[in-house]
Amino acid sequence: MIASPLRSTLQATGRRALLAQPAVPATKRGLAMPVSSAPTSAFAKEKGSDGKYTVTLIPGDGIGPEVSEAVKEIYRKADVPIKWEEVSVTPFINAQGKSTIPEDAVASIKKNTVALKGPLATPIGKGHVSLNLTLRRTFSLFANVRPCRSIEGFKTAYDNVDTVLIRENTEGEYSGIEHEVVDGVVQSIKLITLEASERVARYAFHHAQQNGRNKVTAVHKANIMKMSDGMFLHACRQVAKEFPDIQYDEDLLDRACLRIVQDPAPYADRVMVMPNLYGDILSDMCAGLIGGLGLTPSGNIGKDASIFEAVHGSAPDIAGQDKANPTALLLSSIMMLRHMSLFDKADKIESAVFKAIAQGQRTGDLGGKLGTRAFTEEICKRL
Ligand SMILES: NC(=O)C1=CN([C@@H]2O[C@H](COP(=O)(O)OP(=O)(O)OC[C@H]3O[C@@H](n4cnc5c(N)ncnc54)[C@H](O)[C@@H]3O)[C@@H](O)[C@H]2O)C=CC1
Ligand SMILES: O=C(O)CCC(=O)C(=O)O
Ligand SMILES: [Mg+2]
Repeated sequence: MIASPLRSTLQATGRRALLAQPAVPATKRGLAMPVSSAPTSAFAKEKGSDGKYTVTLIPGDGIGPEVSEAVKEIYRKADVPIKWEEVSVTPFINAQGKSTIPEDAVASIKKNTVALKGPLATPIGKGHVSLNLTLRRTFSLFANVRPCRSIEGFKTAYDNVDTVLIRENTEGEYSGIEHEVVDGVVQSIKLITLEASERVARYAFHHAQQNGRNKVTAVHKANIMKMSDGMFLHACRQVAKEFPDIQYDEDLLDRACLRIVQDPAPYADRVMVMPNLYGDILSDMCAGLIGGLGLTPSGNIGKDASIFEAVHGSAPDIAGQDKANPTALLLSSIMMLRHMSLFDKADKIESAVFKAIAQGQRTGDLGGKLGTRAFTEEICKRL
């Protein structure tokens, strides 16, 4: 039962007519599965007079420029019809004294509606707010899709990981509302709205439907956060009624972590949907099961724009040393290609990168000897 102050709001909203969603054909391909799942707008841009689509590229910080360069080289070799529009999101202080992202970066993403982004570093404690979160909020990228699948030919403790996690991407613990109540007492507000919860839940059900997964599991801590996670669950339960062909269940976050590391196999049939922080943590955990952050892609999906990026950060410990694994950003770009319906190019590049890894061509994070550039060449040879 939802706590009483919220009950009337929920009852009122529960009666609201649910938006009809367009039907999108089912497709299931590779690790970096398609993400053009209703209720987002499909990619609708035309090619330019040069026969190419323009895509915004944010190279990012730390290893970002190295892995972005790898993607650009592979795209050149694979003759992908994309022209990159490179922008920087280095923050500046606006007239209101707030640090913000430059106008031309915002305008470029707005115009192109699709972007590939390298990692952006966020100072710890003090300093500017996360530019990653700023971009997600600026473009209302409400669903962060994070698939994670065992890589054929690369042995880890598990060979059957196939999880898809969808993280609410605009609010929750990452609302950024913090203040000092009195000296020595600070408060950080976890904001959950019914609207954002319904929106991400509906996206998760559509995603399951379109990708041959027959279940949606809501991951939560509503035993502790009875009102906030309670509302998230309420939204998921309401949306579940719109999808009678998809099973729905719920799991506590801590129990889900335990179960996934004990045996990931049962999670291959479903999509997990959850509030922001849980998705952040669980996606790094899942990456650990398949060989690390060098391998896991993601897509930040909105109605009017989508930004694709790796799950990993700027990796300052290896930045500028030709050690980064470009696979995660490359797979994110493959999610992007599928979002743009460039399926043949996506399949070709995906097959080349998996072939290279299976044939023992690996960067240091996977126990190999290759640097970023040499590994990129191995992928290019297999295109
Ligand atoms: N979406 C984004 O842009 C994200 C940004 N960050 C930011 O990145 C910065 C660094 O964060 P960390 O906690 O150190 O996490 P991280 O993901 O950058 O690195 C964690 C560990 O994984 C390794 N690693 C990550 N990506 C790799 C790759 N492609 N190839 C080989 N090894 C790789 C790193 O070397 C490091 O040992 C922070 O400022 C953080 O806020 C963190 C996560 C996501
Ligand atoms: O914005 C950041 O610096 C960290 C974000 C993050 O960890 C993520 O999106 O997975
Ligand atoms: Mg993270």
